Amino acid sequence: MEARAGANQRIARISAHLQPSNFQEGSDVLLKRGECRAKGGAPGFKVAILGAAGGIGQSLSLLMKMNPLVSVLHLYDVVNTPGVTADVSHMDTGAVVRGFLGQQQLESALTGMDLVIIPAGVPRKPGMTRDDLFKINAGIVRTLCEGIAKSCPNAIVNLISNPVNSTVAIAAEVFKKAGTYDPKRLLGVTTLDVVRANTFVAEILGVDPREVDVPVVGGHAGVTILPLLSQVKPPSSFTAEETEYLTNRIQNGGTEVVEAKAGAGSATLSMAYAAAKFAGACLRGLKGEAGVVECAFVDSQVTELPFFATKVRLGRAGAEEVYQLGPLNEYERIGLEKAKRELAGSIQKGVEFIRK
Ligand SMILES: NC(=O)c1ccc[n+]([C@@H]2O[C@H](COP(=O)([O-])OP(=O)(O)OC[C@H]3O[C@@H](n4cnc5c(N)ncnc54)[C@H](O)[C@@H]3O)[C@@H](O)[C@H]2O)c1
Ligand SMILES: O=C(O)C[C@H](O)C(=O)O
Repeated sequence: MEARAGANQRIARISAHLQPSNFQEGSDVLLKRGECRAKGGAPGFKVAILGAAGGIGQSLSLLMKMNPLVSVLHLYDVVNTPGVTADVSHMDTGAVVRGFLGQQQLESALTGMDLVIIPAGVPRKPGMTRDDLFKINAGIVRTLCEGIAKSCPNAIVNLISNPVNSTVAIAAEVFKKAGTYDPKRLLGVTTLDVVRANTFVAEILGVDPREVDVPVVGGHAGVTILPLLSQVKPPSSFTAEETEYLTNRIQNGGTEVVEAKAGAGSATLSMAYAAAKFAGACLRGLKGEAGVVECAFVDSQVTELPFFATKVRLGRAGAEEVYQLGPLNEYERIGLEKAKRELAGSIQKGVEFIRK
């Protein structure tokens, strides 16, 4: 009799939390629901996704909920998080899911996080460059990074919002201003360039893409995306025509998707896959796994520029080691000079946005 009363009480409490009318801007209904489930949650890292209701954010939320290293998953957006959170929270994996809606809940979304992934912001339409997104996305990234500096200054940050070549500099300036900047913990996500490069090179070589590793350095826009085909693993040689075709296709992979989607946005599914792969590598590094190496756009002394993408070794402190470029051929040396010229302006634009 008593046991039944206890069970009824538990059911009544959960049902009340699930009423959609209870999840309003400023409410913490799903936060309470998450806490309710946390009792049975798995040990692991706390991860927040900012922009979780978007094209990338939704698939990324699904993939992070599947990662066994995640114990708590916070989904934050300015719209639609109740639905996404309810949906993802039904997956029978270990991570406890909590939803946060609107800026009043940013602080709760971020407090205690080990890793924050940011796919918030507008995507391109055909005819636009990534830099055309600066006007809107720069302000979004600034606000979110101010929240991180305040609520989880020690978190690793994976920045996806475009233009990455500028938004990473914006984030760094915000953290410097707040006195929380640690260059090892801020990583611009360029994994999609590597994922594309592996796929396109594998097509040419006629092998499984999982067997291919192409370092992609520089940045994440047009000519700043520089695949080092001379360093492909397994060692492979390409004709001049193949090198030209592959470099162009990798540099324009984003535009290929934007045009195919014809106004409905940019890469979301392959990007969510790439972001989950990169975030998973960051978590393995945080856990202390040895030899975790990925390309990322980070604070760097590899060139004269303050930020540059190369391979980095991920560890407990974030990007613990930034690798040098290695030997380049003539084609890559020319590409590097072009990439650096464009990158310098994009980085400076981000710095000035905060310092102005
Ligand atoms: N780094 C990369 O390789 C890469 C790849 C693909 C896309 N992107 C970029 O990622 C971003 C998101 O792309 P998408 O296709 O998911 O766009 P989307 O429009 O589908 O989703 C963006 C989400 O961000 C949310 N958002 C807007 N302002 C916000 C704020 N202040 N706080 C929190 N959330 C906010 C929106 O509500 C929306 O849900 C774009 O800037 C895009 O260019 C980067
Ligand atoms: O191309 C875009 O605008 C999105 C993203 O940067 C990509 O490379 O797919």
